[in-house]
Amino acid sequence: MADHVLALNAGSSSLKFGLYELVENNRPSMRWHGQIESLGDAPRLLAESAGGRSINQPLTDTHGHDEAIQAFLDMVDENLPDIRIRAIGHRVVHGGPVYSEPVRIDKGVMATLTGFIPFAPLHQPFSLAGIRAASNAFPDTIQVACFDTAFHRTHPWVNDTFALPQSYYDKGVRRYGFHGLSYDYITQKLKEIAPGLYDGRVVIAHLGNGASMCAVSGGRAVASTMGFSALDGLPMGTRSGQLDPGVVLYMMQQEGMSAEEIADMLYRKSGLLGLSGMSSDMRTLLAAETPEARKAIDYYVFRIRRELGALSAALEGLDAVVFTGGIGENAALIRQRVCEGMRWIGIEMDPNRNADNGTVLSTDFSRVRILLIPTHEEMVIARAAARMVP
Ligand SMILES: Nc1ncnc2c1ncn2[C@@H]1O[C@H](COP(=O)(O)OP(=O)(O)O)[C@@H](O)[C@H]1O
Ligand SMILES: CC(=O)OP(=O)(O)O
Ligand SMILES: [Mg+2]
Repeated sequence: MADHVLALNAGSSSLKFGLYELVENNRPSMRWHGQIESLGDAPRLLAESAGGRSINQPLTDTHGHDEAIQAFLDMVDENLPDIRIRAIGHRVVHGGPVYSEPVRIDKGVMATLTGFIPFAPLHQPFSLAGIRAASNAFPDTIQVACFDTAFHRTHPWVNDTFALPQSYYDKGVRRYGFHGLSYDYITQKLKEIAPGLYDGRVVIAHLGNGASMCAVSGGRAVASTMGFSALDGLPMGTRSGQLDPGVVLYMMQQEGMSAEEIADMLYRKSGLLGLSGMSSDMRTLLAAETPEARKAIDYYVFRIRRELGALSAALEGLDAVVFTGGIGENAALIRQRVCEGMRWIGIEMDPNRNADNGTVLSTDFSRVRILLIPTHEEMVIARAAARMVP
């Protein structure tokens, strides 16, 4: 029986997973990777093995996250009888001010994580549902929580706080930052492929369905565009990104909107979807010819450039930009448009390298390196889970 670890990444509409064999020194080596997508609509399981096998099947009679996770875990249990799952790692969106490292889950940890639900009401419950389902299916297996917020705990105080009375900071109203597992993966990869840049000043743009950017200096996070919630910073598929808090007051006071209605507006009806009136999916917008789709893309690109400038200021300079996430990895036109506006800071893109989706996208003369590194959050989770295996 070969030892394995399982990594689960429960997102708002999908469940990503990776199955890793523990090879020498408990190093995780990927065997299967995939996702259950369109949860709540018409869920499908898509997976690929390291050996080139693939699965693409509907998960009928599966509704919502709980059932999908359970169906997936049952499938693992039934179809892979000759492997032993030694640990299961989970992406947990919110680790509050407490956790700066992965932690083995027990009742006390679950209670603490449940207490963070008010900080991330639309993400944290899914994370916890995944942990509960995995604990039911594999009651004797080590469960490990890996936090999106942990990587950001090195921010200096000025990037950890808001200018509110201190009592709010003490209550946990802070700039947490998210997508930390992705930033962790990219930073480690950078250390491997470009140690000089790892030591330098880098802005990583995680452009997925949720999107944020992070300033990293010498491998440590200094600032991020996401703050207290996963709403701040860049516009996203359906989230507004940075907003004047006066807008929320206006919605409440002048339009009589309830907290639920405002949350629905800011999390589910805004961003690319809100601006385009058409879609939250960048592929659809890039293919569309409508002025509204163009406006949504213009706004998206502009905000990325603006944040790139701001994060470079936080770093007191810039040595490299890394693109990652579904849009960052695949949308050459978005990368090109971001970089076009950033020549003043020393960014010079090679259009052919960019079109080819290679690793280095800058010209040989560009002062700032531009890199494309596909992210792999599940690998960071698997490494953390593997470290807990005795
Ligand atoms: N070839 C592509 N061109 C443009 N956008 C793409 C492409 N492939 C994926 N995307 C975009 O990536 C986004 C999803 O990114 P992903 O990182 O998978 O999201 P999640 O946050 O769910 O992990 C979607 O907006 C999708 O349109
Ligand atoms: C924190 C966050 O925005 O996560 P996601 O990108 O999975 O929505
Ligand atoms: Mg994501």
